[in-house]
Amino acid sequence: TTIVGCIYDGGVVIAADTRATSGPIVADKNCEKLHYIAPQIWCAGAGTAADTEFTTALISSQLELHSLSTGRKPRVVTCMTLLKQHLFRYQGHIGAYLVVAGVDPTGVHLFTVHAHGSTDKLPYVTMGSGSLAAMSVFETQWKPTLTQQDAMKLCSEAIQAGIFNDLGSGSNVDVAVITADKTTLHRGYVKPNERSQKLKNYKFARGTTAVLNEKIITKDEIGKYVSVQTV
Ligand SMILES: C#CCCCC(=O)N[C@@H](Cc1ccccc1)C(=O)N[C@@H](CC(C)C)B(O)O
Repeated sequence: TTIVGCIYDGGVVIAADTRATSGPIVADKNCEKLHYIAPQIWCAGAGTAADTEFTTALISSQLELHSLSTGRKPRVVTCMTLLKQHLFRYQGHIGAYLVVAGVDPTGVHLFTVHAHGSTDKLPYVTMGSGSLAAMSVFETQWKPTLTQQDAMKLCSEAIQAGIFNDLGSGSNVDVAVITADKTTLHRGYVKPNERSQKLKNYKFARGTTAVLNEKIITKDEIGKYVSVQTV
C-alpha cells in the first residue's frame, strides 16, 4: 500500500492506491483504502485490510456517539486519540496503519496513527510499503503554499511513485479532498494501469477442438466416474 496526506491553504487532501496483496498474489486490484469517519474526517489505511476496515468503522461509530453526547461537530484530534488508545491497548496486534485527515471547528488537521499507538501531526505524510517512494515526491516537490489543485496533483504523483516502484502498491489512485464546506471523494482519480483491448478475440467456434470419443451413461453409472459424497 501507498497512502498519503497533504495540507493546503483551504483544507486537506488524502490519497491511496487500490492494490490488496496476499504474499506475491494481487488479492484485489481495486480495493478501497479511503474510509469515512465523519462528514469531514476521512482516513486512509495501510496494513491488514480487515484491521483497517474494522478499526475505522469502530472509531467512526464511537466518534458519532461522542459528537451526539457533546452536541458538537467531531474533532480530528478526538478521532486520532480514540484510534491511538484502541491500537495501543492491542499492542500492535491490530495491524492498522492510518492517515487521519479532516477539518473541524479548530481548523485543518493531518495525523498518522501507527499500529502500536504512536501518532504524528504533520503538514504532509506517507505510509505503507510504498511510503518511501511517495515521500521522495513530497520531499522534492512540497511547499508551504499549495493550492487545492497543487495538493491533489502532488498527492496523486506521490501515490503513482508507490504504484510504479513498490510491488505492494498498484492499479489506481483514489483521492479525497476535505474542506470546511464539503468532502469530495474521487474514486479512480487516475487509472494509469488499465488493460488495453486484447489484440484478438479468443472465442473459438464449436468443433474447433476435435471430440475423440463420446460415452453415454445412465445417472446411476455416474458413481463409476465421479466420486460424489452425499452428507
Ligand atoms: C487475501 C486477502 C485480502 C487482503 C489481505 C491483506 O490484508 N493484505 C494486506 C497485506 C497483508 C497484511 C497482513 C497480512 C497479510 C497480508 C494488504 O494488501 N495491505 C494493503 C492495505 C489493505 C488495506 C488492502 B497495503 O498495506 O499493502
